[in-house]
Amino acid sequence: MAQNFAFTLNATDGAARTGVISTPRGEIRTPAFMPVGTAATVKAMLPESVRATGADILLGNTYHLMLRPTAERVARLGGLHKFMNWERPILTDSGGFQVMSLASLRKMTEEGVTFSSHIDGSKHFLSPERSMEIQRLLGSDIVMAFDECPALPATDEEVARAMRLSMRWAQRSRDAFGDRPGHALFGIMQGGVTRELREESAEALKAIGFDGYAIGGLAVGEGQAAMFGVLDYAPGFLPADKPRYLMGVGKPDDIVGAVKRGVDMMDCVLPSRSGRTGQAWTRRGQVNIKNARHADDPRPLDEACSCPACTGYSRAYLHHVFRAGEMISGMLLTWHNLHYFQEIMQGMREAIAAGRFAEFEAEFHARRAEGDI
Ligand SMILES: CC1(C)O[C@@H]2[C@@H](CO[C@@]3(CNc4nc5cc6c(=O)[nH]c(N)nc6cc5[nH]4)OC(C)(C)O[C@@H]23)O1
Ligand SMILES: [Zn+2]
Repeated sequence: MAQNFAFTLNATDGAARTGVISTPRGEIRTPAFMPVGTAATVKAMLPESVRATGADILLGNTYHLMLRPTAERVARLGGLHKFMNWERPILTDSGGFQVMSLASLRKMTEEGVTFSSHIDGSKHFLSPERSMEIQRLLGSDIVMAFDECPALPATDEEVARAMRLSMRWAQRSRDAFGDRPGHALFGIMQGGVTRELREESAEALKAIGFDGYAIGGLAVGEGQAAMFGVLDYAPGFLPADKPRYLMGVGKPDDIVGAVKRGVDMMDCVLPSRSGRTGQAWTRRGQVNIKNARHADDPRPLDEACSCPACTGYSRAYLHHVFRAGEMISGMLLTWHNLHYFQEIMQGMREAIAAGRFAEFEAEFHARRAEGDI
């Protein structure tokens, strides 16, 4: 195991890259997809099952864990890895974004944000300093700077204001994080869909200096075309020798398009959240297993998939347990979706290493056109 945090680029193919992030808790193969474990669990999955899908790292949330069970309690119990029985790397988001999307009665100043918990209405405060303290108490390996992601729709002035505040908070995050060998602090680029603001944000972050750089402020309803428009230039504003993390993305075709444009890491609730609602993602497109047409179908969800749902059960069974509201329904489909997302990542890592990313991308889209799923 590495003593420190290091990123090694192994191959590139156009703007796409593949490499390895070494950490004291293990290696992260990039491009990497991080399953979301918001409240110290990837919903409906045991940690060993998450590992079996191919995940090297998972994501936790400062906002949720500070409210329940609190970071201090997790620290008293040995930290988040021990608490949730996941000894590999964990990245935690810094809380600002979740406050804006979940909390009520929010008041934001230069100092930070006061808000009322969406769970019990209790009062809380988050700032760069408090967010760094919470993420240290949790023991996460990759810590995210505390930022403000403006809610859409936002005027250029609002996007510029939020970006510049986030850059001042990035400096405070860096100062509060201190020097923690083996732990990484990632800065977060803001700037909406405005190239000049994105460039200003990247320059500010590089001047502060981070172990990795996230592209924030996307996957907030702007749509794929606008997101790809930003990704056509934003990764190139960031240091080539550090990991680039696109936050909150996304559907399989978003993920392939982001890696094509130079993104190394992503996270999204999609595979787990949609798995619990009966939405399966497969190499040939989406399957809503609750649809009546699956009621008598003896075939697996995806004949070519080696996951437990596809090797052990029929569509008819999956249809039945979803209709009956049985717990195994969400377990099986979450496992399948996470397995499929990791299969896409492994396919891209191999394709980039072999200089065949264009062929991978063409095959990925062609298969999905087949329909009849
Ligand atoms: C795609 C999908 C399925 O993911 C769902 C839902 C709506 O989008 C998501 C995912 N998008 C997303 N963008 C982000 C931007 C930032 C950011 O700028 N800063 C920080 N610190 N964290 C971020 C986390 C982010 N998550 O955001 C919430 C609201 C968490 O639910 C997620 O649609
Ligand atoms: Zn499967």
